[in-house]
Amino acid sequence: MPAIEQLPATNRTKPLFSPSDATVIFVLGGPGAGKGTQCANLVRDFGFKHLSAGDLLREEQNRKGSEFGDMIKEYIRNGQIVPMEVTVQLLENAMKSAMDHENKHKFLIDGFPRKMDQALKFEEAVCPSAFTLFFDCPEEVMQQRLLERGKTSGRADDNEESIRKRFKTFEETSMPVVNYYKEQGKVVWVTATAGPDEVYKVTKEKFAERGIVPTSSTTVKSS
Ligand SMILES: Nc1ncnc2c1ncn2[C@@H]1O[C@H](COP(=O)(O)OP(=O)(O)O)[C@@H](O)[C@H]1O
Ligand SMILES: O=c1ccn([C@@H]2O[C@H](COP(=O)(O)OP(=O)(O)O)[C@@H](O)[C@H]2O)c(=O)[nH]1
Ligand SMILES: [Mg+2]
Repeated sequence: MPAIEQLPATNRTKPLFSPSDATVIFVLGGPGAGKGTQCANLVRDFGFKHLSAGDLLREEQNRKGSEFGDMIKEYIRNGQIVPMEVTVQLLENAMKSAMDHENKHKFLIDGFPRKMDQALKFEEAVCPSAFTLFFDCPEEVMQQRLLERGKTSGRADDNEESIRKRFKTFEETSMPVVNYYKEQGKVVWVTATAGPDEVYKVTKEKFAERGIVPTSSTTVKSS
């Protein structure tokens, strides 16, 4: 990728895609709330393309020759938000690729936007969002889940110290984004304390209220 100030999305002031080109649903929730888990369910049943901002950043961090690798690594370990230019560009690139090569136009953008500047920049330069799906979960529950995940995830931020920092960033920096969209009536709010199946059941009910129904149930099976 070019230098940060030369990234195409950084310098664009009209969205590349309109809501008729692409449906964008932001998926937010504290670390360990179950965003990734529920996105996998929604992908299976609704045909969404799942784009995890965290996964894209980790991929870029590990890409040979990336000029942003070291920076990303430090931000993630400290539970801080990587400068928005990088994340917005990675998301734009991934959306373009899914539209061009997989004919996918409905996106779950997981773990983004986590800061107001990202929310505003993405909607200004890439695509306006349809709504935000928010998973609400108490910290003690999220911490338990993350420590459990940390046993096998290999993630540099699934340890007690990083988790503490991520919770702080979530409260101070990411909750304002959720509240910003909530004030606009654009948040689907799901309590995520119960097990994955129950949380998914509620999510599907709330999607149905918005007229969003599974695609797999209408798929005609070939014999
Ligand atoms: N509703 C749930 N109840 C219990 N454990 C869950 C639930 N949802 C997810 N998990 C587990 O908690 C951990 C964090 O879930 P994940 O989907 O990765 O969350 P996030 O992407 O929000 O950080 C994973 O190990 C996952 O298997
Ligand atoms: O828009 C984003 C999304 C993620 N991150 C970084 O990536 C980390 C991991 O994000 P991910 O969504 O993978 O974590 P999760 O919430 O799923 O545990 C975060 O703590 C941030 O440091 C970021 O900087 N910007
Ligand atoms: Mg995740």
